[in-house]
Formats: sequence, C-alpha cells, structure tokens
Amino acid sequence: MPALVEQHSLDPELVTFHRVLTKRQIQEITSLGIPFLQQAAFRSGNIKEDSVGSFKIRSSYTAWLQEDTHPVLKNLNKKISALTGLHLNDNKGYSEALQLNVYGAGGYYSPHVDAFNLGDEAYNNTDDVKDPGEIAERREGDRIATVMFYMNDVEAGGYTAFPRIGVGVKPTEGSAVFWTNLLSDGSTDVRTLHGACPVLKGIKWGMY
Ligand SMILES: O=C(O)CCC(=O)C(=O)O
Ligand SMILES: [Fe+2]
Repeated sequence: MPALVEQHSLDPELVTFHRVLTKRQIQEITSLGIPFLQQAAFRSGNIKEDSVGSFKIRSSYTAWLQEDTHPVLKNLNKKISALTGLHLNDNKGYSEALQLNVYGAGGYYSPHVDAFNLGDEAYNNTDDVKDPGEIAERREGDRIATVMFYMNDVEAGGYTAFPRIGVGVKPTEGSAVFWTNLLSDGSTDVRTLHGACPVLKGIKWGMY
C-alpha cells in the first residue's frame, strides 16, 4: 500500500503519512464519535486531575471508539498496522481504543509526553496500589507509540509542536503523524515532548 511519507526526524522517529483517511472515512468516524464527546481528562504518571484542573492543561473534548463497534474503525486499525508495523487490537489490549478529539477556538494541549513512564518496577510491583483500575492500567503497560490523525484543515493555528525536536506539524485533512514514545529499554523518550498549539481560527478535529 503506497503512502506519501514526510520524515520530520529520524531519531527520534517522527513522520507524517499524508492522505491516509478519505473524506468518507472522516465523516463516518466523526459521526460515530460526536454523540460521545466529553471534556478530555488528563493523566500523567501518578498525577490525576479533576476536570477543572484538566481543562487548564488540555482544553478539548474526546470520545472513545472501540474498534469492534464499526468496520471503519477495524479497517483503520489494520491500516495503521500496515503503516507502522505495530499490532493493534483494543480488545486484546495491544492498543488503546481510538479517541476522537476536538478543540474549539483557543483549544490547546500543553507540552507533555504520551508515555506514563511506568518502567518495569511500576509494572511488576502493584502491592502498594489499592485502586483496581490503576492496577489494570499498569498491567496494560506503557504507550509504545502514538499515531494521530488530523480530520480537517485548521484555518489558523492548531499545529502539533515538538519543541525538543524543533518541528511543528501542520494539521492537514486525512494525514497522520506518528512517533515512538519509549526508548528501547522501556523508559520514556523525553525528546518526544509535544503539545497542541492553540487553534486561532476554526476548530480542529483529531483522532489517535
Ligand atoms: O492535538 C494535538 O495536536 C496533540 C494531541 C496530543 O498530544 C494528545 O492528545 O496526546
Ligand atoms: Fe500527546
């Protein structure tokens, strides 16, 4: 399957795959997600924020989309596998469910890394953790890589900025940006720090 690839950085790897989603797929996926949009939460390591705290870090709305709920989602996960060489399946826990994400005017996401920095110790030692949800999250492991789709062209702003790599990725309809979050020893690759610049005009739809 040919894909137009724009390589922003080799180490750490940061690429854009252009024209991966068709208009029709975008329409189908956004209409599946719209009824479920909720204010986005924020979680990083042990930091859990309430929704008001979250909104200062990340002002967007998200909807979870399990791949089994529609063939368009299952096909998309297959396509991501073909592009990245990674296995995806949110039932088996190989990947997380897809998340539709929308920022209104002024919407942004402060710089962060996507990995939780779990490391081996956190994974293996859950004796001190009481919350069953948190134990399950730790057992799922860390986020190896991120694929993020842009579902529309943003009139102004909304770039995904990687300040330590020195790259700003412009949202373009149907393209996907891909990077790895972990080093080979499983620790977080802090060079992948990134954030979403404020949307200056229009709205921004994304999915990852
Ligand atoms: O919307 C973006 O450009 C970045 C989103 C992001 O980094 C995230 O949701 O983890
Ligand atoms: Fe992120």
